[in-house]
Amino acid sequence: MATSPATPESIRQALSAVIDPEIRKPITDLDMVGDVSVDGAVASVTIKLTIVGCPAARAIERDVTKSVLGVSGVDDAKITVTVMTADERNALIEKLGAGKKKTPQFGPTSLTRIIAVTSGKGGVGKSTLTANLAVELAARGLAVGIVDADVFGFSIPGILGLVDDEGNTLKPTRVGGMILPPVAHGVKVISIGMFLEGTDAASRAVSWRGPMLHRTIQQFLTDVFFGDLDVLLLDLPPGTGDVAISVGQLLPQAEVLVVTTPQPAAAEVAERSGIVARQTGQTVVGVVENMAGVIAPDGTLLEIFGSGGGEEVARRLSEDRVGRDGGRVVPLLASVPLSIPLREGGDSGAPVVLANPADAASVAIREVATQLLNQGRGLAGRKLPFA
Ligand SMILES: Nc1ncnc2c1ncn2[C@@H]1O[C@H](COP(=O)(O)OP(=O)(O)OP(=O)(O)O)[C@@H](O)[C@H]1O
Repeated sequence: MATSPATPESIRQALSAVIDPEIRKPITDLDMVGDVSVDGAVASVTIKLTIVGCPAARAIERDVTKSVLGVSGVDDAKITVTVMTADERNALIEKLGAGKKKTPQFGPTSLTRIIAVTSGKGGVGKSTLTANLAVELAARGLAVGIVDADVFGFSIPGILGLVDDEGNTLKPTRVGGMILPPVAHGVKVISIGMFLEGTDAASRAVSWRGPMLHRTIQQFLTDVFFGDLDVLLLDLPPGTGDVAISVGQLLPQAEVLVVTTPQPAAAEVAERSGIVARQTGQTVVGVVENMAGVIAPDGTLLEIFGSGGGEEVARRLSEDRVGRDGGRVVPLLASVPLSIPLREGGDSGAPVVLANPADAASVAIREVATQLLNQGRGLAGRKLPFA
């Protein structure tokens, strides 16, 4: 049977399945498809990128070619890649709603679930868990973003592989005043590390004070185009400093996840980060214990960092009477064991939940994700959209 000839309409229809990797919408909805014509079995398509040197250009061209060649009656695809005019770009920004007044995207009536991940002290694996949890939630089909607000130890881009061959953190694309967060493993990521120049320790050391930090977090929540997210995770710096307080003020509806190690001695300092969150009106949704014991090859349990710390923090926060949700039961969501694959995945940008799903750490992180989703979103600090 002879195939019916392709038409510009059938080509446009096929192109509606091509998603812009950064904006995460069909390129046809973004007015990125210019002229489309068909001459016999040859289809010609013009694609208009948002900016010159768009890092997603290759991926878009590849996906466009593939979908055009998939149209019945097309044997050859001629793709011309151009760039939008300033007017076209402004129209797109307007269309995406990013050109409007500068109000934070995650206001009190936002449907996005916001979970701030905090810890009493540094190095307990907060960033590693945040990144893996985000990837796991994205793998379950949720639209997920991360704000890496750990200004003093931003590590999310590295853990998720958002670095080039020289180890430089990838920069977000800017379209007009809009910042498009890079996407890794299905997660939109913005990090303070993406806005610093240079790779040497001195030029990357951030010693900003409160007001500057507050403005930066505010800008992340205002100018970064996340689109509609189901979940936004925030990686906070350890402790109870300026950023935790800014996040509490900017996102009072945020829920807080406390990460601690198994040493009971670390419990008090971890508890404090939960208490500060409550004082700003946020709800503590649970505790995750990280670096828990591992089974050695001879079958013995090695508890390098002791045991019981997670239970202890959960117990203390459940008894704590401070703040709006004070006294509510705070569960220990999971205990994540020490794991070489988890650490290696963080070093190489291949999160363990994807790279090694059978690893005990992956199993525990999936448990955290399941429990959080089962809990549903709390309504504390949230304005319900009723008149
Ligand atoms: N369960 C674990 N098993 C083995 N290594 C781990 C585990 N969790 C984290 N690590 C490793 O510990 C180091 C510190 O982790 P990470 O950077 O996530 O900590 P953090 O709490 O975010 O620190 P900071 O707040 O100071 O940035 C990393 O090298 C990470 O790979």
